Amino acid sequence: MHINTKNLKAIQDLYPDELAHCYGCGKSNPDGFQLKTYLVGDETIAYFTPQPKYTALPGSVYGGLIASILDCHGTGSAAAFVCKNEHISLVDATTIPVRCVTALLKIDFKNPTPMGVELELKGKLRSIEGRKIWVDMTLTANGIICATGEILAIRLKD
Ligand SMILES: CCCCCCCCCC(=O)SCCNC(=O)CCNC(=O)[C@H](O)C(C)(C)COP(=O)(O)OP(=O)(O)OC[C@H]1O[C@@H](n2cnc3c(N)ncnc32)[C@H](O)[C@@H]1OP(=O)(O)O
Repeated sequence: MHINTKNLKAIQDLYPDELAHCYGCGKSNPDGFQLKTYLVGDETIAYFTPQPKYTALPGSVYGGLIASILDCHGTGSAAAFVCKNEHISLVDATTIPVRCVTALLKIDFKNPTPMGVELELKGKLRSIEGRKIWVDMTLTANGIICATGEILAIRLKD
């Protein structure tokens, strides 16, 4: 079920302007993917429909693209979960006070990811250990899990 994100704030849209150029998720990068991650209850969600130029085998999506969007969904999710954990409200926020970068990213490609359909990315917090945030992710197409991911994001020091 596609969650209506119309009235939700994307985590990446809360990154300060000077940090909003990431190729995967920066709102200020017109050539990038501009992935948007939303915190919904205890999990995060993002939707993305790849363009045909990101084809691997005919009809399926290139694995690097899958890794790329899970990378950005993972760091966005990590920042969201830290805020939730520290009771930092994002409802009226204009910027997010937490910056997380990827230290480690693992992707398991379980099934070919079909081209031409909307992909659903989900994230769940596994643990927060000091500056280390572990997030488990799934990427689903047509109700089938095509990839799972795990990320270790590191919260940058102020
Ligand atoms: C507003 C923010 C906007 C963010 C933009 C979106 C990001 C999109 C996603 C990305 O593509 S980010 C780009 C790719 N990632 C990088 O370029 C990160 C490169 N690596 C680094 O800059 C540093 O290695 C890093 C900041 C991740 C960590 O350096 P630190 O000096 O801050 O921490 P340190 O090395 O002390 O590690 C902290 C803890 O993490 C652990 N750690 C670090 N890297 C690890 C690793 N690879 N595997 C396992 N553990 C790791 C490390 O052992 C340690 O554990 P303990 O606290 O238990 O001792």
